[in-house]
Amino acid sequence: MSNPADNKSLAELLKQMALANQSSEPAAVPEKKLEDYKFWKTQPVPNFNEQVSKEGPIENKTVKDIPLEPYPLLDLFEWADDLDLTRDDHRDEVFQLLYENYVEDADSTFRFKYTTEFLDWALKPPGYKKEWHVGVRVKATGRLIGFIAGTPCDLKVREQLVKSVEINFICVHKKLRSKRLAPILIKEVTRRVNLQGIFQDLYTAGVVLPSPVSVCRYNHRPLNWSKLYDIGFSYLPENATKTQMIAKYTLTKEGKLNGLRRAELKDFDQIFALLQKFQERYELVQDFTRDELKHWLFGNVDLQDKVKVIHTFVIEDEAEPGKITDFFSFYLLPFSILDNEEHSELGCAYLFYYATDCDENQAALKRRLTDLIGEALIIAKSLGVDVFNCVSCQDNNLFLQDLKFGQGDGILNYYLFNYKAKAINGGLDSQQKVDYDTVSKVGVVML
Ligand SMILES: CCCCCCCCCCCCCC(=O)SCCNC(=O)CCNC(=O)[C@H](O)C(C)(C)COP(=O)(O)OP(=O)(O)OC[C@H]1O[C@@H](n2cnc3c(N)ncnc32)[C@H](O)[C@@H]1OP(=O)(O)O
Repeated sequence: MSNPADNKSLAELLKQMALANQSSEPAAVPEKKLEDYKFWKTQPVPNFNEQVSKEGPIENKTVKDIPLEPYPLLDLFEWADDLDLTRDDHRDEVFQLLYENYVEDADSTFRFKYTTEFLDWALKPPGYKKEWHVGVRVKATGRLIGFIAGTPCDLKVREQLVKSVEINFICVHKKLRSKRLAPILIKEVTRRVNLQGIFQDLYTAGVVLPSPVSVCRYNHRPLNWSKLYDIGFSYLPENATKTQMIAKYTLTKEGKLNGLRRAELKDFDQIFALLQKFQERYELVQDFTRDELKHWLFGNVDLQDKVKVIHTFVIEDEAEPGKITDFFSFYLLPFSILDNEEHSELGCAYLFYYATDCDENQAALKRRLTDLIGEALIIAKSLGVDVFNCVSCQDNNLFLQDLKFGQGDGILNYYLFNYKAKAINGGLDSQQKVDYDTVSKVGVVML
């Protein structure tokens, strides 16, 4: 989209709420210095603008160095050591905490509509550890007021394989903010991960911390402009009419690509091979095991399409039946809309992994990806999605403009814990705007 202003309010909303993970602050120009970060200056993270000559761990510890006892909490609180996300009641507690506190919407008008299916998919990939779902309860009432989650996530940083986890979903109850609970949650999850012999971590945040290895920007493609307008997400640019806006974002009912169908488990080997090959172009990728990728792309295959979280599609070569040439995937995480008589839910899709065997040249790749993700938009629309989001990672910059994605205000900073690496291109220019003439070197997609 050439003029992103027409869905600025949507971008702002997603920035504020959608991932509680975004911020409009420019990440490259930190307002604070490392010394100003009372907690982070004590952690093995690189300084801002540090020149990295040799990539690798910052400190070297072994399991023997790690305390066996949990970090002490104020007497009011206790670690939720029983937290077990296979239990419905415990999943409900995490759901409640996130539902009420993860989202930062001043008017409490919009809330993440986490489902059991979403939490299962996001928090319980193969090899997940119950003890990496770290909770804090109020001793007197048993109420869960803090949470942070680690999930297995080995990485490849340039040529180096890095045994690692991903940390996400840190949340402290609104009434208990600014009381330094977050650093304790972080230290405790670090301790528990370290005890398994893992000393590195990938995480993303909207806030600027010392020190991002990469920075990406959010992009939003309205699929149901009139609904976004009705609920105050999108506004009407001065020189346009509603009809023009609706027309601008109207998609064809059918895509262009032959051989498109939902991915099936029998396609998995080819999908795995395609992704591995395609991701060789990036400098930061997740080093998936087969089971992990199966989980992330298929989730629970028995679920009905309506409640599926992750949707994966393939292109089967018509000339060579059974041969998969491309795949793409996206996940759904809707919002509840409160206090609106007409609309109760906002459907949001997030682009996930994709790959193609098209490797002729950049122009052909651009055409192919535009067609592929164009199909994703049409399918998402048919599933009731109102807005389709992605960041400037992978090769997304190649199709954003042609597919009418608007550049959002939200920035996503990528961090590596206890690992120094040279900066990795997140697809932005020096002003942190999407650079449509280049592609990022970030291949990993974060929830
Ligand atoms: C090897 C294994 C390693 C594993 C761990 C690796 C690291 C993982 C790191 C976690 C990756 C998580 C990825 C995601 O989940 S990103 C999603 C973040 N979650 C939300 O935005 C939900 C709504 N917000 C909240 O629940 C609270 O505001 C949170 C919990 C975010 C902070 O609570 P609170 O507002 O009550 O503050 P405090 O007084 O307790 O603590 C203040 C300290 O916390 C630093 N802070 C603030 N926000 C973040 C943030 N998003 N990542 C890291 N640090 C953050 C802040 O700079 C300050 O430190 P310093 O400035 O003094 O130094």
